[in-house]
Amino acid sequence: MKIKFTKMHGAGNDFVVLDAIHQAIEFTPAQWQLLADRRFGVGADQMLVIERAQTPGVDFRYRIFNADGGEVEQCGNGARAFVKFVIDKGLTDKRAIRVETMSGVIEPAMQQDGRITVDMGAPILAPAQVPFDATGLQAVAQGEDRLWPLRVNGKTVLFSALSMGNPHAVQIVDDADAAPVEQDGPTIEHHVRFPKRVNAGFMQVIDRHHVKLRVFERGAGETLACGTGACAAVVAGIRRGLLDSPVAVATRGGDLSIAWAGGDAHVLLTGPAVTVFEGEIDI
Ligand SMILES: N[C@H](CCC[C@H](N)C(=O)O)C(=O)O
Repeated sequence: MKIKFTKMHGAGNDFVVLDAIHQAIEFTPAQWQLLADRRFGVGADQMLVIERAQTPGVDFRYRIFNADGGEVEQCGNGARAFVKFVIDKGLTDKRAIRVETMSGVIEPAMQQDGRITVDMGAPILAPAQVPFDATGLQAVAQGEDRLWPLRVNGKTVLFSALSMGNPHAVQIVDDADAAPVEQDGPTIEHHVRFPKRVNAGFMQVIDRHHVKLRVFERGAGETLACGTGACAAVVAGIRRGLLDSPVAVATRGGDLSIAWAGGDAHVLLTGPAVTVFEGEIDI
């Protein structure tokens, strides 16, 4: 079946974007994996599927599939690509767009300078809702946060565990560039205490308003940027008493900005979205 796609990225986190309003999109996990394959397919970290919303007062629905073919709840960089896509394709004349995802409705908005700010909702901090199994673990308090000691490849690492609709495990490292992302990322992703697996963040604090972040993503491996990962890392850093909002997050693929007022305030993610090329593929 021939389908049209748009290749996009948000700070280097790259996507195959599919308009499911004007074409039928229902693929098996194997077909999603093929689309994501950087040699046999188009190549992407995630695939984004754009549909009309089912819910009154909401403009669109967007579904997210990781490179491993699994459907997931949320994607921060993807939300920015979504906004640029629907505006550029003339699917809406709005600039602030309510869109439903598996984890609820978020509201991205195109700014005058072309950057896009996404209201990502409030962070989810209760371990059981991440989900994270804290049974029998003794948390280490740091500021408002509770750090969980987990064994990773022969060492004990202290993690913040939280959700932005999708699960994140955030650790502080002295040097993000030297962090054991490739060695420890897969072990953390599949850690038994994260029943839905987890995105593994490695955050270096530069100062109270700047961090460097690398993320080994669930279902995709290390990406050049992770929007929800940046949100989770900044929330963890603020709760630990290490950061003050807003925070500039330097990722390998570009810069993101995160603002969060604490408590049950919503997390605001701001960053770029770029269209790289349009294409068609027989799949
Ligand atoms: N790998 C993530 C989904 C994509 C998130 C990331 N690309 C972002 O920008 O938030 C997960 O399995 O939860």
